[in-house]
Amino acid sequence: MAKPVSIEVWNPNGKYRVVSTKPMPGTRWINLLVEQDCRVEICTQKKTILSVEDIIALIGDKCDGVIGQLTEDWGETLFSALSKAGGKAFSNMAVGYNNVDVNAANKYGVAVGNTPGVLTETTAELAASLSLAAARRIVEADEFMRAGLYDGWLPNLYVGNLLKGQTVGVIGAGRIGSAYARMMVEGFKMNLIYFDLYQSTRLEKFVTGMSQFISYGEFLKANGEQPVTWKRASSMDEVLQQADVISLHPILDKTTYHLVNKERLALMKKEAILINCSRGPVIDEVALVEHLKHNPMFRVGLDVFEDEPYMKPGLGDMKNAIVVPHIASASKWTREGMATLAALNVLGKIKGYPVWSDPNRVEPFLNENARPPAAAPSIVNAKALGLPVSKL
Ligand SMILES: NC(=O)c1ccc[n+]([C@@H]2O[C@H](COP(=O)([O-])OP(=O)(O)OC[C@H]3O[C@@H](n4cnc5c(N)ncnc54)[C@H](O)[C@@H]3O)[C@@H](O)[C@H]2O)c1
Ligand SMILES: O=C(O)[C@H](O)CO
Repeated sequence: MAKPVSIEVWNPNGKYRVVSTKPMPGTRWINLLVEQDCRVEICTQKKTILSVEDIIALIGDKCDGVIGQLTEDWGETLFSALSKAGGKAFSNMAVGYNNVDVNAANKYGVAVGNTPGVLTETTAELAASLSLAAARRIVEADEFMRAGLYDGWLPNLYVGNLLKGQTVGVIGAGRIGSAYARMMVEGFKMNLIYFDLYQSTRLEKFVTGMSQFISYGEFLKANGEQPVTWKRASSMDEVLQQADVISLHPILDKTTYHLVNKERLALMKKEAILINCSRGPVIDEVALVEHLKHNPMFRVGLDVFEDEPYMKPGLGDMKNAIVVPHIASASKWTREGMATLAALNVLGKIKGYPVWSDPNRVEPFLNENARPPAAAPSIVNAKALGLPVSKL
């Protein structure tokens, strides 16, 4: 017997039943589904992380598609239940989909959507914010002020690091890593070193210059300033050894689990800053707590944690750690856009639309003044399922 779940229903007579496991920001995503004959059911259960059993109850006997969240375990059990209910589409409201077993989805012929592009700059901005907050000890200073401890300016009060002229290291220079690198290079005139499995040509062109435009380095030189330098490292360890601020932006998979471990932390400069806005398990958090204890000048800014929502023991007590609750993509425009893209992924599969040819070109779907293209914006297993690709 399925557990009772509280839901909010839009367009009760709609032909296609689409379930969202959470209320999502904005209403455009609901309107777009309703206009296309969907009955939309939104789970309003007061429980942050839904279990597999909760979601099975939501899917019920007939369900055409589900919009889900990164906190949910989308594996064999859920894809089997969705397929049994006639469902052909699932979309994470996230770009990362390490919570989804794509092979299981393939087995049941379920399309898996994600939401790249719309969160690139917002996430990079939080990584930049954490970098500054750590470099200038903003959270510690704020706590000191609120505690009524400030009794006058002092030469040694909360002295931090100047970013200008230091080296920023990026591990995983994809969409977000590259956007972050540009912010730190352009905004703070930092030198760049990056490591990725692939060459990030777009990022390199920004620093070195393209044929018709001058590079940022040349621009600085022309203004009588020290030009920035850049380097693609041949190993991740090179980045860890050379950079003053290191930001992690890879996907989470078997190759990136505990990418930063005890040995690699030991390679880093004693006063380095480490930022993580990717996924918690990319860092061995127990090793990190030990490192923070023994290296008080080493600082971290973390948006994600190994066992979310929990922190490993001791992390919350460390003055040299800044911790925020997985809010890197949390700007209004981005979160509403993520909801829209996730809904359109599900709708696109239900309506038999082709898959959009470039999942990074999301603007046509986000333009509130126009109808979105008849395509599913980003389906990660499109190839495996043999789905047609849009000509646009
Ligand atoms: N904290 C948040 O709220 C938040 C928001 C958005 C994205 N994310 C995370 O950030 C990740 C990256 O997002 P994106 O849009 O930039 O993805 P992306 O695919 O554009 O970039 C990921 C990059 O990591 C590289 N990479 C993969 N394995 C690697 C390895 N072993 N070593 C070095 N580099 C490696 C890839 O080659 C790629 O360039 C997402 O998968 C998600 O987990 C978190
Ligand atoms: O992967 C993602 O999109 C984030 O973790 C949430 O925005």
